Amino acid sequence: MQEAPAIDGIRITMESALTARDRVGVQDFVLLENYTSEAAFIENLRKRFKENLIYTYIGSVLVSVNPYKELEIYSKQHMERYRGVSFYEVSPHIYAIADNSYRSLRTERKDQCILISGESGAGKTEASKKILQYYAVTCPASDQVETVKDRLLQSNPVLEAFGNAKTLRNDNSSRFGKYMDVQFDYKGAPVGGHILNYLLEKSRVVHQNHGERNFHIFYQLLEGGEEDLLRRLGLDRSAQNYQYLIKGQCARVSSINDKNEWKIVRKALSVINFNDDDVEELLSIVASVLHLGNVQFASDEQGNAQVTTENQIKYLARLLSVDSTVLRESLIHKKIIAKGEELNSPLNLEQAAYARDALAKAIYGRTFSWLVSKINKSLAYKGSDMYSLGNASVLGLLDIYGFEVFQHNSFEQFCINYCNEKLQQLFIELTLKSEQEEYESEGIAWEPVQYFNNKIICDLVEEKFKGIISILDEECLRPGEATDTTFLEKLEETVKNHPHFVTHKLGDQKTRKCLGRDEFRLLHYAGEVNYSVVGFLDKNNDLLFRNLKEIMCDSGNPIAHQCFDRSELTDKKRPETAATQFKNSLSKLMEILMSKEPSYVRCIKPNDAKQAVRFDEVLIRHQVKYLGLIENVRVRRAGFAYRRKYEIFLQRYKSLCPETWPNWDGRAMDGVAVLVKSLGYKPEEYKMGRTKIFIRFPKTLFATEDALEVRKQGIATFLQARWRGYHQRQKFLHMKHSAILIQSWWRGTVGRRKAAKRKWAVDVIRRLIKGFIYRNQPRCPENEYFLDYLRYSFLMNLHRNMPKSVLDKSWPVPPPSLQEASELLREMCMKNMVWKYCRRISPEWKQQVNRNKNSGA
Ligand SMILES: Nc1ncnc2c1ncn2[C@@H]1O[C@H](COP(=O)(O)OP(=O)(O)OP(=O)(O)O)[C@@H](O)[C@H]1O
Repeated sequence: MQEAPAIDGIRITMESALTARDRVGVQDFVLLENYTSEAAFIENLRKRFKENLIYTYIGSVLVSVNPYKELEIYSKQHMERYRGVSFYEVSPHIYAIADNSYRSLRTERKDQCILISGESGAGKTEASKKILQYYAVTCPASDQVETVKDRLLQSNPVLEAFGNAKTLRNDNSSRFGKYMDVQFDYKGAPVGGHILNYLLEKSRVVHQNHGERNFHIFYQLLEGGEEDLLRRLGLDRSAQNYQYLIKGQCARVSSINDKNEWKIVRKALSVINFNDDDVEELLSIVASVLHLGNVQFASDEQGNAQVTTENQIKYLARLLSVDSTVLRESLIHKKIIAKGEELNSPLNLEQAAYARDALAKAIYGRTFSWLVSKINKSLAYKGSDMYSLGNASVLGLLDIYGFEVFQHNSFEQFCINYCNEKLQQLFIELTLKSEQEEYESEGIAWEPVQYFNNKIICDLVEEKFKGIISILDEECLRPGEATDTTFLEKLEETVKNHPHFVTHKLGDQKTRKCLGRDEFRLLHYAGEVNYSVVGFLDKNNDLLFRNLKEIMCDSGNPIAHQCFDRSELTDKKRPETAATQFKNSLSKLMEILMSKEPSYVRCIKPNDAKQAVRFDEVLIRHQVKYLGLIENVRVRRAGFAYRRKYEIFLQRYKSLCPETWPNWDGRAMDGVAVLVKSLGYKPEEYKMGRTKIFIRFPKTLFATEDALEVRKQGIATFLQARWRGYHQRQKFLHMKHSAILIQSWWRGTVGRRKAAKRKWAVDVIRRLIKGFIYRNQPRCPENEYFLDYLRYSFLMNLHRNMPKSVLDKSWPVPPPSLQEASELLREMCMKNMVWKYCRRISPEWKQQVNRNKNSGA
C-alpha cells in the first residue's frame, strides 16, 4: 500500500489528495481538523491501521500501532530511504525517528534520547530493537565498531532470556525497565554502550498467574541444555518437576521455541564476552533457583519447620558452593542479633517457605543486576583513542513499562504508574519548552497552553515526610507493629485532604461501592487506579534473613559471591527500601533524560488477542487516554497546525505561483511571502517566522495540497515538453561540437604533418565516437547517423580545405579514400576500442580547439 499523498510525503498516488486522505487518514494528528476529538483521533488511527500504515506522527512524536504481523517495511532498502532524509519528507517510520535523532546528535552535537512507552505488548521492545538495527546497518563501520554493534544487538537476547517472560498480555514481555545509552565517536560510529535496569519483577521467580510463565531462561535451559550440562546441574528436562515452573500451568507456548532460543542465547553470551566458566557459574545459579523451589518443609511436634528434601539441599550446596548443613539450618532459622548476642530463632512452615522464596528472589534479582553490569563491561568503550572518547556523543533508548491498570493492582503497579507520572511530567515540560523555544526563536508571540500539570501527583507519591513512599518507609521501620492496614490508616491520616487521593473511608457513597477496604485510589493524570495495600510492606522491605545473606556471602560461586557483599552484614545503615531505591533511580533517570534532547515513540496495542488486523476500539481508546495523546496533540497544536522551513515549503509549492515557478532567485522567505499571497492566505491563517512559515489551520494546508495535486498534471506535461526540447538541443550541440573537432583535427594533422599530432588526432576522433557508442551499441541509429556525419565531414574538410598537391604531401601514407575512412571508423566502433583511449581530454587538443575558436575557424 502506498502512503497518502501527504502534506510532507514525497509519494504520490494517482488518486486525488482528498480521496486518499479519506481512505488512509492524515499522517500527522495535528492536521486533524477536529484535533481535540478522541473519536477523530481513533478514526484516523483505524484508517491507517487498516492500510498497514502503523506509524503516525503527532508533530515529532511517533505513534506506533503493533501490527502483530511481519510487515515489509524494515528492509535495508527502507533503512536507506530514511537515511539522511529530512524528517517530514518521508512517511512516518521508526527509522525516521532513529535517523532524526542520530543526525541531531551529529550535527548539533547534543546528546539525544528516544523514549519508548506503551502498555505491555504494544511493541516497545520491538521498536527499540528496530532502532538499534537501524544504527547497526547505517552507521559507519570498522572492525572495532562491528564488535560493538554485535554486542549491542546480542545483549538483547541475553537480557530477554533473563528478564522477559510470557504473560497473559505478551508472550515475550519485558519484566524490567531498560535504559540503554549508545556512545558514538566523533565519526558517528557506535563505540560503546551502557545499560541501566529498573525494577525487575522478582516475584515472578516464585509465583506466576495462571497462563503465565517464569523467566524464559529456565525453560530454555531445560529444553535446550545439553545432557551433560543438565547432569552437572542436577536437572531433568521436564519443567513439570519444578515447583517454580508449574504455577502458571503453561510451560509450553506455541509461539516460543525454547530450544532455538537457547542456542541464540548461548551464542549471544559468547559474543558479549562470557567464557565457559562464566556461563557455567551463571547457569549454576539458574539451576539453584529451580532446586530452591523444590525444597520442601514439614512441621515437627513443636511446629517448627524441618527440611524434607535432602537431595535438593545437596544440589544447592554444590551449585552455590556452600556448606549443606549451614544452608539447611539457615532455611529454617532466623538469626537475630539483640544486644550484641546472636539468637537463632526457628521458623514455622509458613516462615520457612517465605525465607526460601525470599532467597530465590534475591539470588535471581541480584544475578540479573550482575548480568547487566557484566554486559556493560563488554559494551564499555575500549579504544585507546582518547580523542574519540572525549568527543563521544550519547544516544539513549528508554524501553520502560507503560501505565498499568489491572483488576487487582499492587505495589508493582504503584511503582510503574509513579514512573509514568514522572515521564509524563518530563514529557509535558520538555514538549512545552521546545514549543515555546521554537516560537521565541522564530519571533512569534507565544500563546501559553493550558494543560494539566501532574506535579501534584508526583509530589503526592514522592514528597519527603508527607508522600506515600515516605509513609510506607516509615511503616516498614516499625516491624512487628506495622501491617499493611496500619500503613493504609497512616495514609488516610496524612494525605486525607489531597485531591488525588481517596480511600473507602474517605470517599463518598459512590466511591465506596467500587473501592475495597484494603485499597486506596490515586487519581492519576491518565485516570483512576485502585491499589490494594496487601503485600506493600513486605515488597517494600524486600527482606532477606541475615543468616541467608551470610551463607550467600560465603558462596564459592564467584557470581553469587559478587552479588552478596559482606559489607551488607556489617553496615549499620538500614538498607534502602524497594520504593526508595526505585524513587532514587527514577530521579537519576530524569536527570539523564533532562540532559538530552528527547524524541518519543508511543506504542499502542490494537487488541488483547495478539491478532493481526483486529482493531479493538475500547482498548485503543483506553491507551490513547493513558498515553495522554490527545493532550499531546493539543500542546503541539498550540496555535499552529503546521510549520515548515521556508526553503522546504517553497520547494514543494512553488509551482502554484507564476512568480516563484520554476525558480525563485531571491530569499526563500520572500518567495514564500509572494507564494502565500498569490494563494490567497488570509493574515489570520499564517505567520511568518524567522526561518519558518507557521500555518494555523489544517484546512489551509489541505487546500494548498489539493491545488498542488491539480497542478502536478500540468507540471508533468510541461516537464515532458521541456525534456524533449532539452534532448533535441543536446543532440544538436553534440553535432556542432563534433564538426568543430573534426575541423580542428584536420587542420592540426594535415597542416603540420607531425606524427605526434596525428596520434593525438586519432585520439580525438576516438573520443568523439565514444560519445556515441558509450552504451556499446554501435548499430543504434544514433551511431549510424553519426558515422555518416563523420564520413561526410571528413571528406568535406579534406577536399574543401586542401589543394590536392598539399594533400598528397601531407599524408605520410596516401590519404584514405572515403571507403577506407568509413571502414576505419566502423572498425573502431565495432571493437569498441575507444573506451580505453577516451578517458581524458588531451590538454593539447583543448588548446587547439580554443585557438581555432579564437581564430574563428
Ligand atoms: N513492528 C512490529 N512488527 C511486527 N510485530 C510486532 C511489532 N511490534 C511488536 N510486534 C509483536 O508484538 C509482540 C509484543 O511486542 P513487544 O514485546 O515489543 O511489546 P512490549 O511493549 O515491549 O511489551 P512488554 O512491555 O510486555 O515488554 C512482539 O513479540 C511481536 O510479535
